[in-house]
Amino acid sequence: MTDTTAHDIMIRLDGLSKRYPGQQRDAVASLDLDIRRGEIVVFVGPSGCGKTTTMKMINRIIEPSTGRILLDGEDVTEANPDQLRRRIGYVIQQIGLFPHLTIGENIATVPKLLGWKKDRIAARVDELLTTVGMDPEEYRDRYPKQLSGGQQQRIGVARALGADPEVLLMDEPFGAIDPITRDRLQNELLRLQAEMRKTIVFVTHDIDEAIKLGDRIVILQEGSRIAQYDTPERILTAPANDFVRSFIGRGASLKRLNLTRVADVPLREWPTVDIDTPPEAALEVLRGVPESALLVVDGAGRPVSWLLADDLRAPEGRPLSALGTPIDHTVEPRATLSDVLNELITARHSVSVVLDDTGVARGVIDFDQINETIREMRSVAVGEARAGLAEVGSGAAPQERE
Ligand SMILES: Nc1ncnc2c1ncn2[C@@H]1O[C@H](COP(=O)(O)OP(=O)(O)OP(=O)(O)O)[C@@H](O)[C@H]1O
Repeated sequence: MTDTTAHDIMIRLDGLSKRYPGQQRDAVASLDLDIRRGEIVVFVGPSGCGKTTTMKMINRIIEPSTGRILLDGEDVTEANPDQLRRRIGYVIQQIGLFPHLTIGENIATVPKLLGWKKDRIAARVDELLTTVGMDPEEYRDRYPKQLSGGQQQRIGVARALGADPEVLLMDEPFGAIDPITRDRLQNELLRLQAEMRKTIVFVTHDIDEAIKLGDRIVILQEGSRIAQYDTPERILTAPANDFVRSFIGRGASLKRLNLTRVADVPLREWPTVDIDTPPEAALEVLRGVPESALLVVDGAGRPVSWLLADDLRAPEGRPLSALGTPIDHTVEPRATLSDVLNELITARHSVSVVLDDTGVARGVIDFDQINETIREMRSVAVGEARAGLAEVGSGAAPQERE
């Protein structure tokens, strides 16, 4: 079913089911899922589909009715839950900080349980506060209610990381947080993960959050049935069925643009002239190219202005620096195509100048390239899915249509 070796799989759910007492139906019905080491896998699905139940079975807060859970190759279905939870950090929406303990004591919970020495715990608390971007001096002795919601959520993450667990379970951790703070916390999680490379299972209702954070996304239907398990790119470009399509909602192409960065796209070259060029010579250059404008650059290659034929017809002795329209926007290689599209929609020109880190113009990007990229992503995704490369436990074969 997969080209991954057993060693790559950190969590394996094998026929995992849960029926709550007195219920007619399984909340989770025979779920098979492999989660690779070091990846963020996001569970997304409608309310009641079994996301939280699945998550809580992984750390055995809820006991499965049938099936097995393997952690790093070891069957932990019958393991001691307390020991298991030391290997698995858990972050939830309501944060669950102990109100009567200080921030430092909250973060120290698991290391204390593990019997670490005082000095080691104190050093770890300060290290974790720093990791989540909070000054230890300022925050370690405060109580949870003396922090903002976003700060409390950071402490929730720090506490879950206390004993350096192999796995982090995060159940809608940013659900109750305002959109700006949520965006910041998402970015912080991605930055942290770039260093930590933990195996993270993340639950959300929000497909945009899933696309932003997930190395892979599991789209779940009722009973935790997998509608599709795939990369964000492939979910957006080749949804497996109508359920996935409706879950993504309208605007799949726009969401896709968030996944591609300018650096990933071949840039278009644009005719440039140096700012010291005499206007007559610039007009000659313009006549010799198919483009309707020239890009004026300074001595270092930094973009200065756009120059149209009209600007050059009657220069009346003025140098290039006094002609044309100043460049009103530029993009960096790290910008997403979604950022570029935003720029293009609001800008006066239909191309954006791409700068490198030193501010030098490296080329331009325009609507056509964005279009072309979307088409390519789509054909690659559909081709891969058809070739059966959909890797770890993916769902049904994607169909080629939006
Ligand atoms: N303790 C319980 N007893 C009986 N049924 C339960 C219990 N907990 C959850 N359920 C049911 O199991 C199903 C799955 O619930 P679960 O909380 O796992 O879903 P979810 O996908 O996490 O939902 P949400 O997104 O709303 O949090 C639901 O139908 C729910 O009503």
